[in-house]
Amino acid sequence: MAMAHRAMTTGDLPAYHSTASAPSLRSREPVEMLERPFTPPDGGDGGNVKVVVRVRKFIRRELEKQSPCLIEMKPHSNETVIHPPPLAPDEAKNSRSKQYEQRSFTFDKSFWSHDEADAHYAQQHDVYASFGEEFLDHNFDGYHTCIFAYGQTGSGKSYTMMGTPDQPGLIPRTCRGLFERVEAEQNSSITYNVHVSFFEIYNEHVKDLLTPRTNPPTYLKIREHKSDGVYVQGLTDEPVKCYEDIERLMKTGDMNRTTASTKMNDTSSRSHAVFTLTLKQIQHDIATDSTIERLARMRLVDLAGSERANRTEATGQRLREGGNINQSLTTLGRVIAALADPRRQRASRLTAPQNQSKRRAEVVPYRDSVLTWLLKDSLGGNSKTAMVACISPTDYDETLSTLRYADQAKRIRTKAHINQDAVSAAERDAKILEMQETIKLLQLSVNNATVRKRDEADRAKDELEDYQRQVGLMQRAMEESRAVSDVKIRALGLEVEELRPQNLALRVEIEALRRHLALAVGELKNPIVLPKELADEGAAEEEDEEPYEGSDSGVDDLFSSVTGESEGFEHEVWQADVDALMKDLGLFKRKVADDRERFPHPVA
Ligand SMILES: Nc1ncnc2c1ncn2[C@@H]1O[C@H](COP(=O)(O)OP(=O)(O)OP(=O)(O)O)[C@@H](O)[C@H]1O
Repeated sequence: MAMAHRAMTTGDLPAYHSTASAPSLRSREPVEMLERPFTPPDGGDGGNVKVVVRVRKFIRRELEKQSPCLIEMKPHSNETVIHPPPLAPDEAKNSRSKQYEQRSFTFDKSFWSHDEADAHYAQQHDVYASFGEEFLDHNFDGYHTCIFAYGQTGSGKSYTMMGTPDQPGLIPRTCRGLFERVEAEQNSSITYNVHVSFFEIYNEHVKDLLTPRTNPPTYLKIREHKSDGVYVQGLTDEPVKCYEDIERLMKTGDMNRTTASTKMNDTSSRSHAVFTLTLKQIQHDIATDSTIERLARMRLVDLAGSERANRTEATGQRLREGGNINQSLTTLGRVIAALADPRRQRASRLTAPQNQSKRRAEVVPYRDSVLTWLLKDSLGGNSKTAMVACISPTDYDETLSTLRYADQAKRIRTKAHINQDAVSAAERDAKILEMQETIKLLQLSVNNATVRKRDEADRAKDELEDYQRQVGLMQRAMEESRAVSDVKIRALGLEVEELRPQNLALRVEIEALRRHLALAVGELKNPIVLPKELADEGAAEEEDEEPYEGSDSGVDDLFSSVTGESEGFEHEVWQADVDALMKDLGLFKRKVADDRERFPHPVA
């Protein structure tokens, strides 16, 4: 699967790798951030696979046959009980006929979606509210997650995962929830990049569900990169900006999904569908011009029906498909069994080289099927994972088999990590430069390859694909860089908005000072001349008063200059005062003009 990856070794910059799956994506150190701070990464969250079970209502076939409901769920203890089916009269008489027994299992949650009239009936939103929301929280915290639906054909997997237009399932609800959160954070310093991919595994082949079908079909290769992990080469990874974008892609993917009719379910899906959302959060810190990046991948998987091929009465091509589908499911079963094995879990706790030989004996057969190889990380690695076991209310054997499968999956422990990196602006630029260099080299090599001999054609093709992938990665890195610049612009805009009221207050103050100054200058230029009698009165009063020792001769001079009484009218002093005031006024004017330029008034 194509995802944003990084491998950087630039001069004296610290060398580190960032991949969607490698624990090295964890931040080198926790960084204090603005606004809503990202919590510092932990040392890895070892948790068990969450397992929930959901029983659906009767479908037409079961109603027609008047099949009884064999399932009972105890809402308070989350217990699911399967009862033996009533025996037909001839079976009851035959002592050698198959014996059924009542079995009870406890899961993280048991969803009773059988009888709408029941008080404990679980609607689509109850399923999402119970753990879909929690998984979205994990994604925003930087964890990869995976939810997969397992069960026989017609048990309600697609209904639970995709749902219907009226009753949307986990996938549309998760997508909507994601964008609701992103939109609520629009003005923050965080940039969100969301990408969607949708592929199916059909007959052990991978097909892109977001590209038009071709004849013959185009199958994509699976490759493993030492730092990027397992990915589907050339898979469309479409950027999306809103829920409606995803809705469009879901429709395209659903239309392209391979469906074929079997006896058990007319619209039975014979393929495993993997819907992946990649959420990248980039938080920019203006003060240090650095970013913290978090990457979370959400895998939402609708598996093909788990029933045995003979039950479907499939023949020929269908049987072969069934075998291949079962190859993936059988391998999934073996992988789950290996991961859930307590001996393996003990071995993984031992230290090397003590555990090497034991480990070798406990190899998990991920590579034995396309499904398990691609879901390797989701099943036993860096992911928080949930399994929804969908069951029919009537089919004892298949339902018991699903419940056993689910019971085993409960014991799997994964090691989820927060996928977070701190990147400075210089590192970001260096990364883009390094990518440009790699692309140049690859371009050269691809050009040379075209003139090489035919036997090298395969290598040339690989190089070309590598080149295309690198170009894609660089385009994404540049998009992210642009997004960070947008955040910077947004933050500066916010700062300008914050300063605007201060600017306004300052201008009012300057205006008041300017008026005050104009009055003072006007007074000095046109002094008030008192009539002679009044001036004499004033002089007499002054004589009667006690002499004031500290009297300021400057003030006296100014008074006498204003009244025009003094004979020694000192023109120079007056002129100097006016000059100083005019200079101040000039300074104020310049400051006002400068502030206007820096904080332009908003255009109405
Ligand atoms: N919880 C539910 N409430 C109401 N109807 C349901 C529920 N679960 C399943 N159904 C109905 O049961 C039928 C079979 O369900 P669905 O197609 O989801 O099964 P499936 O397991 O995905 O089958 P397949 O393996 O063929 O993909 C559908 O008509 C669906 O609408």
